[in-house]
Amino acid sequence: MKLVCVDCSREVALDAFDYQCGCGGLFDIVHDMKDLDADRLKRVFDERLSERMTPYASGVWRYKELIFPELPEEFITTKYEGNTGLYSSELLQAYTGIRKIWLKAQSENPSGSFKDNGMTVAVSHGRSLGYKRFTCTSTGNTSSSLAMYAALAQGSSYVFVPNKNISLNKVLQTLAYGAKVISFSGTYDDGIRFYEQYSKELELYICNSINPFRIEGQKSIIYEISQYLKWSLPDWVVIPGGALSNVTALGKGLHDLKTLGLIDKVPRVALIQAEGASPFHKMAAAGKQELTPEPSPYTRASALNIGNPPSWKKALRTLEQTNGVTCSVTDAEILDAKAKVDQSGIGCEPASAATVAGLCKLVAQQIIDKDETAVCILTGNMLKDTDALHEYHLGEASAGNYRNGILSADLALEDIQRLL
Ligand SMILES: Cc1ncc(COP(=O)(O)O)c(C=O)c1O
Ligand SMILES: N[C@@H](CCOP(=O)(O)O)C(=O)O
Repeated sequence: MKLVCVDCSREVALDAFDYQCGCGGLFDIVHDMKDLDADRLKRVFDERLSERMTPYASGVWRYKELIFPELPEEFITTKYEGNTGLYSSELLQAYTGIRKIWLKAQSENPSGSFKDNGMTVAVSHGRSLGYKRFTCTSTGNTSSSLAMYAALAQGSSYVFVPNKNISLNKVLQTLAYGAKVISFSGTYDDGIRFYEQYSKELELYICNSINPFRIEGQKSIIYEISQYLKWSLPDWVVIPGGALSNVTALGKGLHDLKTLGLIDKVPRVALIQAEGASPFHKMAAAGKQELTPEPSPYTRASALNIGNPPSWKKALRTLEQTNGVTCSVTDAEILDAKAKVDQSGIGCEPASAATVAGLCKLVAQQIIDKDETAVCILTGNMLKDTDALHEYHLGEASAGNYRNGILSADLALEDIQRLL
């Protein structure tokens, strides 16, 4: 394994780890995979799928050879993350108009979001370097995940969260796991600037996605989907985009699977952003190669409130390698799609539903053919934002009742019959 700068291609050995190259570029982790045999790997991964209570029962560490082979086992900090459901849904097929849809519920992770796939690797790496203090800037999911793993590792966490437009549930979860929370006025993007300046001085290990170990862990999401589907992927993978870590990891994971011969065909990637926070989509739609940051991003899907995504160059590589597309959706489209995902029995937070909303749009525009197949990555749990549930089910549109029920029927039979 080595670090390679995305901007200037400088190579750095792993023991000289840093988050950024001297030129300002982010690092990629590059593995030497030439001695890995696809059939042997498939056997090992299948054996580990049924293990219990070893680090390899984790849906991330099951793929250790492709993620962080060098890490000594004693540093692995795991909550058996991954191992999340892959569901099909006739309701969502009808809603989106596509022949076959799967939903990968990263919402079922231990802290309730896909961040756990990456965080287990980042915190384990930080521990291996001797760190005890971990940090991040966050709209709430990265911080909850970090706080959980830092507690598990008996370390401490210091997190920077914007003082508005984030979900209180996530801040409370972060606090409950014992993090010290620093609330500031600004967005995720401002938090990054703070610790870029001070983390070394304060001996803080940074757990945001500028850290390439986070990306390595998040690759496991597409490995797991492939393994569940017997190493044959759908035509499309649909993913939401904020800081663009997940689409970056998806691209890297697909590249690994193809290089190793674990899959024959690479699916196309559809990256969906919320209209109010869509700098990457705007760049791609304009055919540009330079991102213009949005200084005041706003979307009700608060996890996507990011105006200057650090990983945009890596994300562009995913699009190029997969013949990918981008699209943006309105908050209203996101919230309608979220209601459908909830009613399907799977459930998700608003940011995740951008995928289903985006799929609807791309099918309607015939960019995705209705006879194709797709998997949508559902990134966060529906209980991550109970205000969104409250607004939808008890807000103005519900006319004083629960949207799908009655607030107070005093057990009158006729009232209840109306619902049947
Ligand atoms: C629930 C949820 N979905 C989607 C995203 C966006 O993912 P990324 O920032 O990797 O683009 C985030 C935050 O990052 C998130 O918390
Ligand atoms: N929605 C995210 C934003 C942080 O992105 P990261 O990938 O850099 O950690 C959050 O949960 O904070």
